[in-house]
Amino acid sequence: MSGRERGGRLVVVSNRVAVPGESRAGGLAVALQATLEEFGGLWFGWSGRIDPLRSGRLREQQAGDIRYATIDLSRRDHADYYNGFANRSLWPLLHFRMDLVDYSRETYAAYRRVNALFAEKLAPLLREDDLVWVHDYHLIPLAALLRERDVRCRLGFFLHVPMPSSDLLAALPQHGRLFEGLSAYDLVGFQTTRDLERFQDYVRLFGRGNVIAPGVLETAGGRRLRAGAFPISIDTALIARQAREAIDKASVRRLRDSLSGRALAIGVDRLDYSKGLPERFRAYERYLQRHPEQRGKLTYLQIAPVSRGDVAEYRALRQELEQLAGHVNGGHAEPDWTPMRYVNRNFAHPTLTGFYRLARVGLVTPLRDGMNLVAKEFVAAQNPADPGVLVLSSFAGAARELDRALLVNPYDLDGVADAIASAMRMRHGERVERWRAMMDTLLAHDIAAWRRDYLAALAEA
Ligand SMILES: O=P(O)(O)OC[C@H]1O[C@H](O[C@H]2O[C@H](CO)[C@@H](O)[C@H](O)[C@H]2O)[C@H](O)[C@@H](O)[C@@H]1O
Ligand SMILES: O=c1ccn([C@@H]2O[C@H](COP(=O)(O)OP(=O)(O)O)[C@@H](O)[C@H]2O)c(=O)[nH]1
Repeated sequence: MSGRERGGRLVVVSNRVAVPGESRAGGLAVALQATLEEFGGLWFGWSGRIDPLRSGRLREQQAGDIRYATIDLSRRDHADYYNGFANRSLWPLLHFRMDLVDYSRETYAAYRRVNALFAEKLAPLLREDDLVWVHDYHLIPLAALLRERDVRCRLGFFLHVPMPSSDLLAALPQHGRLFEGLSAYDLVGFQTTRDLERFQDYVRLFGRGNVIAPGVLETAGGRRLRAGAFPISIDTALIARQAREAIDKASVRRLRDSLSGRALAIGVDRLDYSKGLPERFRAYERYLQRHPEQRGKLTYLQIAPVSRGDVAEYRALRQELEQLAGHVNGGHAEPDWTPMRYVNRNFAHPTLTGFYRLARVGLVTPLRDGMNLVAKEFVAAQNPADPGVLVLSSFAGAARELDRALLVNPYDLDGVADAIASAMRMRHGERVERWRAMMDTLLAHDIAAWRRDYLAALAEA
């Protein structure tokens, strides 16, 4: 279904916008870029820029069929809305980390203020037959604020992060007003059926609403809305092709040569506590201790671009990881072998796909993750004749579809250590058989299927 066939224009709204020329890690931007490249349309959100004085300066540009309309944020709004309520209250809460939630009330006001500003700037750009697709926890109240401005077009929401259990959600002082805001959307989408079920529980137990049928909800105010699970995915065929071609890139060749014939384990994550990096580093050390027969046979490369670096918890994590990487190498390196390499740089997608393809083991062990596109990219990038093995946390949304990976509990260091060793030992036939099953799933459920399914459901909602 192309934009033209569907009739209305697609309008995507997200805090993070992949404005042309900006390269930042993050699955949401990667997936939405692919969606707009297919359909064309308008992408509205934060410009990524800080204005020293005030929020709201509108920037517009066109690239191909995509029109970008973005607004700058003031230093204060960036601090209180993005670093504050979104990333110090909602992010930890939605990743099951009540211990890290900032419960102070001030930042919630900024969160509402910036959502109101988004509504004010976006409303005049909308046409009645637009399909508006709002993304993620930064913008939960946006639909209600647009409706207050008489916006009548269809409004959909997609939550990229997990939906935790209702008891956890209820720990947030503003939970009632905040999650009630979802009822102004026509369709609310989640990554997995577990997330959907937990949301339905919340609506029943704390929202005074009803679940009429699975995926059909009635709010306390009597409004009906749809909810569903739409697992996000990747452009599987494109990544497979990029990976094949990347193997001739200089950076990929240099990595291969530097391994001196040793196997490679790779991890690629934003530097975020949800990704389970300290646990992973410790599990790798445990692997070195528990499997001395494999000593010196594997080199672990962890790519971890700095993310949300103004937030105290993220800065503390960075320090912790630097110490841990030093500890692992200090305790286990040989004059001619460093067990792990830890890199805080951001790499372009085509280069990453080449790195994935070189790896014998993909380490994706978040403590909680909405989906985790890296897990899917790792599988898509493998050489069909000699695929690597994915070690995947059961607590990533991706584990639902990639169930032929070696599934692990990221807190169970011995279990992760043994899974790495099994991946190293796994025979060719089993590697091919597991990879084929996962690759078939990813070919059938790629990014095009995700947006098609979601937009079809929104058009019908
Ligand atoms: O925009 P940032 O603050 O720099 O953070 C990057 C993105 O992180 C999160 O990504 C999520 O979306 C992915 C795609 O659906 C999913 O695979 C992953 O599990 C999620 O963590 C965040 O939800 C986005 O809003 C951010 O843009
Ligand atoms: O140096 C990097 C590190 C990551 N990524 C991309 O960032 C996305 C991360 O998405 P994921 O869903 O795994 O996690 P998120 O960061 O969104 O929580 C993936 O497409 C990665 O390929 C990238 O382009 N360069």
